[in-house]
Amino acid sequence: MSGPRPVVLSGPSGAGKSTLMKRLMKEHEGVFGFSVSHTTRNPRPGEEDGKDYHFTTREAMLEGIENGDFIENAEFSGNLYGTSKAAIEDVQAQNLICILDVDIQGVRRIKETDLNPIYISIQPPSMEILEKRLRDRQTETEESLQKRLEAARIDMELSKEPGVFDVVIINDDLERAYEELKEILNEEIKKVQEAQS
Ligand SMILES: Nc1ncnc2c1ncn2[C@@H]1O[C@H](COP(=O)(O)OP(=O)(O)OP(=O)(O)O)[C@@H](O)[C@H]1O
Ligand SMILES: Nc1nc2c(ncn2[C@@H]2O[C@H](COP(=O)(O)O)[C@@H](O)[C@H]2O)c(=O)[nH]1
Repeated sequence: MSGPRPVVLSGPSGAGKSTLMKRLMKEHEGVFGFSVSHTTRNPRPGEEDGKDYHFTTREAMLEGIENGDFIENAEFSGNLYGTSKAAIEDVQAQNLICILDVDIQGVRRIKETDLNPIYISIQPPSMEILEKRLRDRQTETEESLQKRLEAARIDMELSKEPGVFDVVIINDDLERAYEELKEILNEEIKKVQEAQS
């Protein structure tokens, strides 16, 4: 695979990955491209098919996995999620920095590929704050919230293992976390901007 080095953003559901990523993409228009994942979960209000996710059925997704269309896939909180080869190729064909938002299982699978991304974990300051953010977001049922909190406990432990992530950002104060993220990606951003000028 060619083009600038991709970026994997991972971390517990509700830690703030999408918030940070959307801001980064808005501030650096024409630099980043989002790898649009497939999922079998239902769209949330405001989410667009083909932009936030490719919303699909379990049957169709299993068929795609069987065909070898995905570089990684995982079951998360009762739904399937996966990164298609096409999602990455679409971004890399435009010479943009490809951003992938995947869970810890996805991180493990991507490490077995030749993608060679920068691995960044976005972590909440505490479980209590994470739970509050997820509840306030009002996107989950009590059941899915509990599943996400359980997955978060595992994620928070695994992210401490040396060598899994290049950087771990604690998203306490949003401004500070965002500045830290920009700083890490500064070199890659500059490379893309210079290539475009
Ligand atoms: N630093 C912060 N301080 C307070 N609230 C925050 C902060 N960062 C994000 N939030 C809020 O927390 C909620 C969860 O953030 P977000 O949806 O970006 O998380 P996520 O990691 O992308 O979750 P998921 O993996 O489920 O998509 C959102 O309502 C967001 O506005
Ligand atoms: N392994 C993968 N994980 C993914 C992918 N796309 C998203 N995710 C992760 O799923 C959870 C839940 O996301 P949500 O949008 O339902 O809140 C979160 O941790 C994402 O990072 C993927 O393609 N592969």
